[in-house]
Amino acid sequence: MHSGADIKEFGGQMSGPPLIPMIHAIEAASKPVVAAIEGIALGGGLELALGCHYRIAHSKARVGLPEVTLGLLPGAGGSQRLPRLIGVPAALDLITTGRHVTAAEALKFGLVDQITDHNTVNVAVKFAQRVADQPLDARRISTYPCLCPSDVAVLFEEVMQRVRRTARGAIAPIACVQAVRAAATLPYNQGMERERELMATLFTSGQARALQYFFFAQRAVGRWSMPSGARWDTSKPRPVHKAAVIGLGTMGRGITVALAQAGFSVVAVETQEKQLMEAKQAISGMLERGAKRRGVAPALDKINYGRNIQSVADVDLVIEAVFEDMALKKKVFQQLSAVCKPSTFLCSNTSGLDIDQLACQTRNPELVVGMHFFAPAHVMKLLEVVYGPKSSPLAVATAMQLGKKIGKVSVAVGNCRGFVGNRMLKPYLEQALFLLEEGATPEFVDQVLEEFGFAMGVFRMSDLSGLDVGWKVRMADGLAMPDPTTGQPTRLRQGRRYSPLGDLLCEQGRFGQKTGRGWYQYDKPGSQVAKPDPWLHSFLDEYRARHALVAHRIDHQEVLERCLYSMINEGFRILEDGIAAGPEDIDVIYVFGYSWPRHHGGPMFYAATVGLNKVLERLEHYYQAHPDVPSLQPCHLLRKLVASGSPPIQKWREVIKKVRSQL
Ligand SMILES: CCC[C@H](O)CC(=O)SCCNC(=O)CCNC(=O)[C@H](O)C(C)(C)COP(=O)([O-])OP(=O)([O-])OC[C@H]1O[C@@H](n2cnc3c(N)ncnc32)[C@H](O)[C@@H]1OP(=O)([O-])[O-]
Repeated sequence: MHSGADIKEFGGQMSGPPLIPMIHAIEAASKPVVAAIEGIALGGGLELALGCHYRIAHSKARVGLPEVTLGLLPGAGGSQRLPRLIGVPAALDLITTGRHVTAAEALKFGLVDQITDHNTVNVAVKFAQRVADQPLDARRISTYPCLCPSDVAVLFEEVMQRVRRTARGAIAPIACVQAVRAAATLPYNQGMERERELMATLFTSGQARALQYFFFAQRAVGRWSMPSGARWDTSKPRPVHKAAVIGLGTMGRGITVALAQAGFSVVAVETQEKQLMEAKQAISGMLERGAKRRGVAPALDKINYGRNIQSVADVDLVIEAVFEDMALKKKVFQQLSAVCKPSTFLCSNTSGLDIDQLACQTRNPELVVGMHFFAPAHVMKLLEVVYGPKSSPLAVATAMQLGKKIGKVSVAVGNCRGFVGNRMLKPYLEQALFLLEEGATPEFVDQVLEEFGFAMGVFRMSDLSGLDVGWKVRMADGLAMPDPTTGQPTRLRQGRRYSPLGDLLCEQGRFGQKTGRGWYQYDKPGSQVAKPDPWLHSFLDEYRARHALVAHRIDHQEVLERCLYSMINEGFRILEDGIAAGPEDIDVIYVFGYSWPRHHGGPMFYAATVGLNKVLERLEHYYQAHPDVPSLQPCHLLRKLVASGSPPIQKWREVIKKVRSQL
């Protein structure tokens, strides 16, 4: 088993003998060297194997060159040998995606010479004895010509365009293509020199730092803790065999699919007959498509459908996914508490409502937690596990383990409005609206955010998820109402600036993609191609005129700083409040749930990269300009961190602890 270089060493001094001369020495050896690949050979591990004359892999082994996911390229000859061994197109695929491949796939590519179900080392030794007398000249990969389709230039041009589109500003995938192009067009020694130059640039880049931080952050969130002191290593989960999902709208369907695909028996309940029939059909379709992709049988028989909540009596865990309405959810929790066995965990998929209020409806509030999935729930990797003041460590541990079993990256967070993800989204969305009021267009704001690396800008994202969702919440909160004295939309709520722009669009029936109109226009309802809408531009002009707002030129920097720094400021408040245990939790939530570009590490890591003093100074500047926007007021923890000399992100927890102990 070889998982490549020690990623922790990348920031400092690398230990051990240099890899490249060692690989060259192995390749140049006059005796045959056979690599026996048990378990995994990734990164430098596979590069070492590529220096050998033969490769034997166990059938359960996995191999790959995942350096790109760490902001690097295979810098020990991998970018030069792999294309020579398996051809340029296959090598480009493996090196630019970093994906791990099974032994069977590796054999198909010609990456390994043989696979075995037996002891790999024994098989490799026998293999070596068999080939001991054979000449080695034809086994040294660095001497191979690079197999390439005839029109290399066209191939690389196409690949480069595709990679640039999907990289969203990440530099490593581009450098990977350049390194493979060197293999295809230059002699081996010159190709190695190019690999070295490209690696040198990547190695010291901020993106590599961010991606390597994120590698460990993803793993750190599994080691959760609660302010009570409960922790992952002292809290045992209870096994879950049978689960139930209540409410088969979009979220409930996705959750049912995720559970069934992971092998859980699921009772899926929907009280409306028509909805139930539609959901059954949709769920079966999703399962069939997923199974076809993975080449397995669809898990249709794992699900029992029903209209009656009584049918969940014997399940171990329920996930409620009814409409986002507190009164309705409370009723469901009362029913569940009466129907289920006393040990059943009762979870809610609410995206921001108070978990404690739901827990209070039940006999065993300690068994209630939030399980906040992200749409589409069978695809999106993120799960926020939300503990309320009464949730037991047992319930948190069980929900976290269930999340892991269904392939989610689960993050334990505290209970507050919007939890972590949606709470931080609020100031971000708010700033985007204020920017429109002050003169920006949705196209410009989105362009800046997409250039930063988000998959979608804030307005395209709102159009996709539906403007009516937030509108209903604001109506329930008494926000989306005109001034009762004038009947006009007001721009202040309880002394704070408020933008009614989203409400005004909803009043016009502009709910986004589904209605064919939102912040953009679409050819027809449901279409995904967003086009600038002249109606919206004149609507914004009229709105500004009505409210005596003078449009000014808003530049790239202002969009980025106001949207991102207000979100980051909320992140610091979340840390101060103890809602997230550390910055890694926030960053993992943002990368997996909100398409934050991974090569910027997550919002909190990004703040550290920009410099906390700069973030503080810019927030102070914007708050001075907009004193009626409290989300721009720098929070105490940010000030404290700056006053403590802006320690590296790994040290923030100590400062957070101090700040919290003083509260
Ligand atoms: C000149 C150089 C050229 C070369 O091209 C550069 C490279 O090789 S670049 C390298 C290319 N290689 C890669 O990118 C491989 C990255 N690694 C992986 O993909 C997965 O960890 C692996 C598949 C190996 C195991 O998955 P799994 O079974 O689900 O287990 P898990 O993931 O939970 O890990 C268990 C523990 O091991 C830790 N750890 C693991 N690997 C490394 C490492 N390389 N380093 C340090 N630590 C590492 C991990 O943090 C965790 O620690 P903790 O304290 O328990 O949280």
